[in-house]
Order: sequence, then structure tokens, then C-alpha cells
Amino acid sequence: MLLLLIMEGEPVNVNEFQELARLALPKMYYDYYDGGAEDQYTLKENVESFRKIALRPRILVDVSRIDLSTIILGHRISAPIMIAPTAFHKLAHPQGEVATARAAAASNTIMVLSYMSTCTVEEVASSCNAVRFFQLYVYKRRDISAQLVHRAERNGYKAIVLTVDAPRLGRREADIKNKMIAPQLNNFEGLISTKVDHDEGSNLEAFAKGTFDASFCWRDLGWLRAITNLPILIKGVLTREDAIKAMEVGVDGIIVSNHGARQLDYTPATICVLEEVVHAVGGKVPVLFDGGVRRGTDVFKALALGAQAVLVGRPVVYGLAAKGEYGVKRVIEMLKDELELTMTLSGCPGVKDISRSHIKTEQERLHSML
Ligand SMILES: Cc1cc2nc3c(=O)[nH]c(=O)nc-3n(C[C@H](O)[C@H](O)[C@H](O)COP(=O)(O)O)c2cc1C
Ligand SMILES: CCCCC(=O)C(=O)O
Repeated sequence: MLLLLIMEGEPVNVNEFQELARLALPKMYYDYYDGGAEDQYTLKENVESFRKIALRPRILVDVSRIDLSTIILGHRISAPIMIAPTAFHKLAHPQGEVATARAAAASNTIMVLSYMSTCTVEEVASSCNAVRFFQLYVYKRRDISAQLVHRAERNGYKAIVLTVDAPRLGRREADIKNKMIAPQLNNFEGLISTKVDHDEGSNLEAFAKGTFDASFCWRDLGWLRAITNLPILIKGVLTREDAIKAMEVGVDGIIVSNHGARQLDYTPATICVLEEVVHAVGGKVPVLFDGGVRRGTDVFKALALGAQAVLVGRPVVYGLAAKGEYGVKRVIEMLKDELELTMTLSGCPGVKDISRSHIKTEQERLHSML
């Protein structure tokens, strides 16, 4: 409370929502949102690696009008900044994913609803007119996952985002200490319970181990294709090898992601592998990006390296925890405002003007010093 009083006025950047969220939430939940896997090396790298990329602005370009808008899988959005799927929004705010979706609608961007949402697929769909994608985990009970895909399709979700980096949950030590418990999920009422018979460590991890289908592999994408007409994006690609395989099985989009560093520690920061994946994809399908985006300059750098848009995870949850729907809206607005300023000062009137030559990676900097 005291800290709240000390922190003067409204947050001026998205990082400042984190402290507000910490003060607003029970420790178990804040730690769950905040945490990464094991040593949290990759967690820091995801953010820090952006700092090592320098900008190469151009001067004397007409920047009196800046257009942030872009088209993702045929949907025009106000800026290349989307909402990543994150679980359990009611642990952050009583209105849960409905508040997040309304903020997405107000900001005219796309929200990816988590498979582990606390509001139902139907509640979120009827709450506003945001363009929504549906994130999928595949359960051992394939019929349950198929049912959810059908419900998403019936309720106007525009794409399936298949998360492929979580055959099991990563080792998140704060969750182990806190014995993190998953809330009951209304989407699965009468189908499956998140309650586990487990006293030790993270109940969430135990739930995932018992429920997620770790046998799901490349050939099973045919199963998903067969049960839906929606475009399929795969989320969790970090290498050229997997990008090539994804092209071979015919996905409609790729999300470069290390799950916000919550799965396998010591994977590279996502911004460091983005270009490798972009080259392998060769423009055949859109490449989206997430991990560590906290500034408009970060969005600019990801676009310069070939992403069509970025997704934002933790800052959205922190905005929601601190100030509900308004907080999420502010987080998106702040990133948009910062991106607009970055484009103005870099000589890029539209997102298509942001090119590889507008940045210099650390490697390039070291090379040019030789
Ligand atoms: C609290 C939390 C819950 C998450 N839940 C999911 C989820 O249910 N499904 C999923 O595909 N990714 C999930 N993610 C990963 C995000 O979609 C995204 O990849 C990551 O948060 C991006 O990194 P950032 O938090 O640094 O923006 C979660 C991330 C966080 C922080
Ligand atoms: C079993 C819940 C998984 C949610 C998730 O993906 C995450 O916490 O990163």
C-alpha cells in the first residue's frame, strides 16, 4: 500500500504495471505470472537481448503521417501488436478474459484466447467484437480438444494457435515452492478436472503431466487439419529445422516463441532466432513473434527482423491485474504510442517501411569493429 502511494501517478510505460500487479495479487498468483523455468536465464535474455540491437534511423523522410496498421491472416488491425494467450485471467482480475477481450476490441487488435482460460470460449465470444484466435493444447483425451476446437470455430474464432512447446510443463520453481494450484476451468466442466491428487510441488505441473498428450507429433497435425477449416498457426518454433517441417506439413503461420521462457531454460532469446526462422520460411506464411516485448522499439526491432506482428504476454496480465480492462487497453496503447514515435524518429511512415537496414545486431556491430 505504502509503495502504491510512493509510486506517483499513472504508469508511464508497460514495465511500471508489473509492480502494481505485484502489489495487487496474492503471491502465489503473481509468482505464477512472473516466473520462468529453472535459473530463469532465458527469462532475462528475452528482455535483455533487445537492448543489444541498435537502431539505424533515416532522416528527412516525410513522417507527418504514420500508419501503424497491418493485416494478419486477412484481418486488418490497428498495429502489429497482439495479445498472446495466457492462462487463468480470473486469477488476475474478476472479469478475467472478458476484460482482456474488450480491451483488445477497443484497441482494434487480435486476442489469442488461451486453452486454459477461466472464462468460457462462449463468454469471451459474446462479450465484444474483437477478432479472436483460439490457442490449443492437445489433451490425451483428444475428444475434449476436438470439442474445444469445434466450439471455437462455431463461436467465430478466426484461427487455431497450436502450442507445441509444452508436452510437459517447464520447471518453475516458484510454483513448486508455492504449490501452485490451477483454478477449475468452466470450458471443461463435466469433461475434466484440474484437481490433482498431489501434495508435493506444483499442482499445475502435475495436472499438465497427467493431461497433456506428450505423444503429439508432426504427423498428428493431419488430425487437426481434419477436424477444422480454420487456419492453423504453430506456436513455439525456435529453429530453421522446425520451420522447414512446419512448411512441409502446411501450417498457415508460425509463431516464434519460447513460451515466455517458462518451458526450457537456456533456449536462446526469441529475438536472437527470429531471423533464422524468417529465412527458412521464406515469406510463404506469416511469421509472428513473442517474448520480452516491453517497448515500442522492441516491436520495431522484431518487425525489422521479419516478424509481421508481435504478441505480448506478461505486460497484458499485469495491466489486467492492476487496472482491469482499462489496464490492458493502456498497455496496448502505450506500446502503440511508443512504436509510432519510433517509426517517426526512424523515418518509417508505415510498417512496411521498417526494413532490415533499420537495425544493427550485436554481431554486426562486433563484426564492423574488426
Ligand atoms: C502467465 C502466463 C501464462 C501463459 N499461458 C499460456 C497458455 O495458456 N498457452 C500458451 O500457448 N502460452 C502461454 N503463455 C506464453 C505466452 O503465450 C507467450 O508466449 C509469452 O508470455 C510471451 O512472453 P512475454 O510474457 O515476455 O511477453 C503464458 C505465459 C505467461 C506469462
Ligand atoms: C497447465 C497450464 C499451462 C498454462 C501455460 O501455458 C503456462 O503457464 O505457461
